[in-house]
Amino acid sequence: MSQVALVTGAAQGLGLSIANRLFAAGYAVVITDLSLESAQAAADRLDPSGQRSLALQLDVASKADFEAALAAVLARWGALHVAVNSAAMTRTTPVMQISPEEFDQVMSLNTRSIFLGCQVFGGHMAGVGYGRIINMASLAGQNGGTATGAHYAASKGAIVTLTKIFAKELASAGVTVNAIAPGPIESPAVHAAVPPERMAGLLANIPVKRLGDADFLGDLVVQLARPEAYFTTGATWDVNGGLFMR
Ligand SMILES: NC(=O)c1ccc[n+]([C@@H]2O[C@H](COP(=O)([O-])OP(=O)(O)OC[C@H]3O[C@@H](n4cnc5c(N)ncnc54)[C@H](O)[C@@H]3O)[C@@H](O)[C@H]2O)c1
Ligand SMILES: CC(C)C1=CC=C(C(=O)O)[C@@H](O)[C@H]1O
Repeated sequence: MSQVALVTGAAQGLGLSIANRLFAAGYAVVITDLSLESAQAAADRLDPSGQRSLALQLDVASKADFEAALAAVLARWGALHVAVNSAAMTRTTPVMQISPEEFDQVMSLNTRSIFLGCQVFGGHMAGVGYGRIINMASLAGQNGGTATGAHYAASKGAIVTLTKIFAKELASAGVTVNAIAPGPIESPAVHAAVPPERMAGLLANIPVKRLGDADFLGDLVVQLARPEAYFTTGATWDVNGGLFMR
């Protein structure tokens, strides 16, 4: 039987690219997103037969949705080997103008969703003695960049810390937990944030002078998801064209 991988926020963008690469690598892929229709449309394009895919509604703000998604995956395939926590929201409000409500909204969606994904999926994986969790952080969380919002950056920095905490907690149970921290990747989100007339300026600031490649991120997820990747855990993998170096 194929191993089973679930991706949150997989109806579009990087989550979709990651789901595509996992599918190409032979996984049965669970495409989840806020709306079932968009998740189903993505799954239908990926796997018209539906034999190796499942679309589910999963609002990452809801612990009940995580639990229901896990139950649905176990009912269909009896296992969940890989979870990719990719869903997030971006806000670009300048830091001095962010309201308490907006701060809470971004933090709770972006950071609490990682906490919930690691707790619910990681708890199941620890119970069966195997699992791979990959959390989408960001360059913004590494360098404190504010182009995408201070609350966004802080929420992504917290993901790096949560990744270490869950990695320590779950390591002896055979579950690894890693994060990926991308800089600007060729994706709808970057083009939405950067109009064509500002793209040259963005590229000029990137040491390698190009956007990152979404399929490469997907292939990195595939590598981290392998059983052989048991020795990397608690790590944050920078993929940022040289915009931040440790
Ligand atoms: N695009 C980039 O260059 C870039 C760079 C660094 C980090 N990231 C991170 O990569 C991940 C994916 O980014 P993207 O650019 O593909 O974003 P995107 O906005 O294109 O896609 C996000 C997806 O998450 C879904 N989503 C939003 N709220 C949700 C919720 N409450 N529950 C479930 N799903 C929800 C959306 O419907 C959408 O399908 C995010 O964590 C983002 O922070 C992206
Ligand atoms: C718009 C561009 C500068 C950008 C888009 C998305 C990001 C993210 O973290 O989601 C940022 O890192 C940033 O590179």
